[in-house]
Amino acid sequence: MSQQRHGNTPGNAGAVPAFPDLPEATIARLPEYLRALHNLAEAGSDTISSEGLAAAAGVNSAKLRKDLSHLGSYGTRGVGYDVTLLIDQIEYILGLDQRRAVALVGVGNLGHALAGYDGFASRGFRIVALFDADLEQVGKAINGLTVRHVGELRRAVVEDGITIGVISTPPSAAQGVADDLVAAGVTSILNFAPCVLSVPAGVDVRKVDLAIELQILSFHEHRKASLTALPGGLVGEGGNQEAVGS
Ligand SMILES: NC(=O)c1ccc[n+]([C@@H]2O[C@H](COP(=O)([O-])OP(=O)(O)OC[C@H]3O[C@@H](n4cnc5c(N)ncnc54)[C@H](O)[C@@H]3O)[C@@H](O)[C@H]2O)c1
Repeated sequence: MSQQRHGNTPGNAGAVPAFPDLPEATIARLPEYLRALHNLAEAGSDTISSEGLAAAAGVNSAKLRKDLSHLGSYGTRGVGYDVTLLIDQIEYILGLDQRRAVALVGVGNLGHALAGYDGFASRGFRIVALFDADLEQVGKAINGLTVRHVGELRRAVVEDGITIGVISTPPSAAQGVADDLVAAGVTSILNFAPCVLSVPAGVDVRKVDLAIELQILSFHEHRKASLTALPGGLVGEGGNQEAVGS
């Protein structure tokens, strides 16, 4: 996943004296730690060592300790990190305690699958509104929501308190949809359409493109094939694990 940054990140969030200025790479890893911590909590673990959490999150433990030190979380020597406390801290920093309202625009193949996925709620988000331009789609019910015409977008953003917009329209329509979302007051956009969006300062855009991830894996396949062809081959090479979005 890639990100377009426009303008400043939000300032002081209130409960901490100064909102920590986190490196982007740390922000990208926090959701991995959170997912691992939730799994540990469900399995009944109260505490976890940095090595244990690093292994569960698929990162190196020195990197994890550095990341968590940005949150003021150092763990206790010989005991590790308090799982519940760390979940609360990471959820607070990511703003997930606010259960943000999300609008999804473009309810075709991809949008339909996203709208039908139940897993977002447990990760801190509510998809509260679905929009499409096609009258064939308007009125359909998906996961308890009725698809509305995109012409209602601006009013719904205000009425439903929507802060994040997901675009799953064809690329030709994505810029217009982004403009409408921004005009309505949305300041964060997740774009699945394979195009670059132009947005004003203060609006954050993240782009998801599985084809790019596959192209990167294709590069690694290509590289491995060329190394195997050399004398000595791939001996000693470690695996390479990156989450989509890192
Ligand atoms: N990021 C990824 O990994 C990934 C994977 C698959 C598809 N995609 C992209 O996601 C997008 C959707 O793909 P799909 O297969 O679901 O396409 P689709 O044609 O099935 O769905 C697109 C939907 O957008 C609607 N739409 C068109 N213009 C609109 C507008 N102005 N406002 C609101 N809705 C509008 C259409 O009516 C349709 O329902 C495409 O841009 C595609 O390239 C991305």
